Amino acid sequence: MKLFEETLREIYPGDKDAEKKAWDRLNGLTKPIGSLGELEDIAAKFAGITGKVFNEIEKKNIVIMCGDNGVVEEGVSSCPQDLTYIVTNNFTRGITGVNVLAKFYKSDITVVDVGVKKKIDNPKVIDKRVMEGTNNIVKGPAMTREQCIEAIEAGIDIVEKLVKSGYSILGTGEMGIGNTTTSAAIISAITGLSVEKTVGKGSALTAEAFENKKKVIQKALDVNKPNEEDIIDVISKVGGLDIAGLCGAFLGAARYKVPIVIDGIIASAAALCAYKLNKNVKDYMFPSHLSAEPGAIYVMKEIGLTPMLNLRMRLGEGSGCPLAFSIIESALYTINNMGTFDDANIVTDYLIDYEGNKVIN
Ligand SMILES: O=C(O)c1ccc[n+]([C@@H]2O[C@H](COP(=O)([O-])O)[C@@H](O)[C@H]2O)c1
Ligand SMILES: Cc1cc2nc[nH]c2cc1C
Repeated sequence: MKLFEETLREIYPGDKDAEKKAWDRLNGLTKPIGSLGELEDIAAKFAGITGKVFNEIEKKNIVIMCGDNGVVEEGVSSCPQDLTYIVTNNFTRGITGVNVLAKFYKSDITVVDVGVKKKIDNPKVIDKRVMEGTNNIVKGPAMTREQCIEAIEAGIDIVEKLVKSGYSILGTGEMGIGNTTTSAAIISAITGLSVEKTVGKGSALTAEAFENKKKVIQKALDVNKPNEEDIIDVISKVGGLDIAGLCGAFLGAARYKVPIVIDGIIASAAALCAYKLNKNVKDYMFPSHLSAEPGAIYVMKEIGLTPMLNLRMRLGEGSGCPLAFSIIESALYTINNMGTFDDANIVTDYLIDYEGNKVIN
């Protein structure tokens, strides 16, 4: 509880002065104003996080929170529950989707057991087990408030250790059969949107099973009545340990001023929870791609973020993070290495931005 409360108190907005200096540099580079689009926004936002105009990424790490969800007994997933255990172990064998993308873009991964039902006996998986999978949310709360905070603190603790060992950007991923159900429940609970709008087919479902999934989520909301003003109430009643752990990772990244990338729908639901706990967290978040799950777009709107990519991806695991890292690194390399108008001997008294306003360099 102490770490959670202390972290919430120590999250500040990004450095607006450094961000402004980054925009001054971007506007002085040899190109039409704003012509590098989102790459410019990314470089400026990054400067706001570190407080420096010139940035390089030293080491990258994707934190993968793994946990089971009791609600799978309601038939909300086409996958068997023990896939959570199997895939969690497979992250340490280098054969999963996120492993291969992370290897290609030279990122490390951190695998965390925050509550996989069957105990994982693997030294490469960090043991932060809060419980043996959550309780079934149609029958009552997934976990207690204390268990929820324990999982959040696990996320904060892991981020603190990664920052201290020199990682300069983090990503978020997860593994947990049934977690597209808990994600939709959380998004509906917080935004007030109907389940019909936020629910998706997750790993894939038959038409019949999809109808059942909608009813299950609605029932979980009716039974638990989560209070949208109290995010710990929402996560502990209709969420999951993976979402709580990732929520902690977002809070930790903001506290330690490290950029953090949002992956798919589950990480998006966790990002929404962190944002509602402290709005400044937004200044440290970079959404990678727009998950194919329908709830994702509403989360992005609610936080006010624009994903870099739309590749119809819906794997989870943190698989979108390496792609985002490569775009962020491209943005930083550009602001660091392009020549200025002065370098290029170009007179700038005619420069206007896309809205038609004069820009003075
Ligand atoms: O992140 C996403 O956008 C995403 C969308 C669909 C499925 N997943 C992954 O698939 C699992 C959840 O699917 P389900 O159908 O069991 O809810 C879980 O392990 C996630 O990593 C992830
Ligand atoms: C193999 C497999 C890997 C996954 N990773 C995330 N969700 C998954 C679902 C399946 C089926």
